Amino acid sequence: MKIPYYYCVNCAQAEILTNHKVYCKLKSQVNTYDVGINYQKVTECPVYNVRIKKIHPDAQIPQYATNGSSGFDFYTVEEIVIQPKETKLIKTGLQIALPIGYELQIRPRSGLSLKTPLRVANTPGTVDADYRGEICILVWNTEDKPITIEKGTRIAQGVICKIEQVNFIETDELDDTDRGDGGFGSTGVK
Ligand SMILES: O=c1ccn([C@H]2C[C@H](O)[C@@H](COP(=O)(O)OP(=O)(O)OP(=O)(O)O)O2)c(=O)[nH]1
Repeated sequence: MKIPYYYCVNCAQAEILTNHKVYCKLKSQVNTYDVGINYQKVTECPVYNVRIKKIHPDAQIPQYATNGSSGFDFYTVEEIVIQPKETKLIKTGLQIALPIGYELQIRPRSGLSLKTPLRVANTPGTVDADYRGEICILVWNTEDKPITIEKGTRIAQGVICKIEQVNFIETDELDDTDRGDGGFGSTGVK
């Protein structure tokens, strides 16, 4: 059976009012909702508020471009020159306080990787929940000439992910598996 799902057109927040209206908790505004036969009804806000701080006047607070976006873009706050083959730490002008149990992954934007010789050097970069320094992007110029990156360039994207910490128990024996120590192409390369 298909159940109607009422969703905020901006951000999937859902507190249903009347007359096809929904209160968006994230943006504190009333929006109109669509009804789709494939959607499930939700009554709770599935999105957490996360504190983020600008430490540069031109820093930009990240935004999800669409309801279904996994990531949000980070912008450069100044013009940067990266020398040939150099890896440079690029500032975003932002600090974040993630809830424990989450991490921020820094990932490349596919367009930048396809159309420029710039690469995120440590993909995915890890921003720990307890990190309070500036979020920075490690960018590698793979080319033999310097590259100038304009201020306001969308240099990488961030994805917030749930993580687990585990309790490591030291042992002399591990359980057997079919794979055993096979890896690195042990099942073939095609
Ligand atoms: O792309 C990145 C990667 C890391 N960081 C910040 C946030 C992260 O929490 C901290 C430490 O990163 P990581 O654990 O990857 O670095 P490390 O080399 O292990 O350093 P540390 O000894 O400080 O943990 O640096 C960024 O801003 N951008």
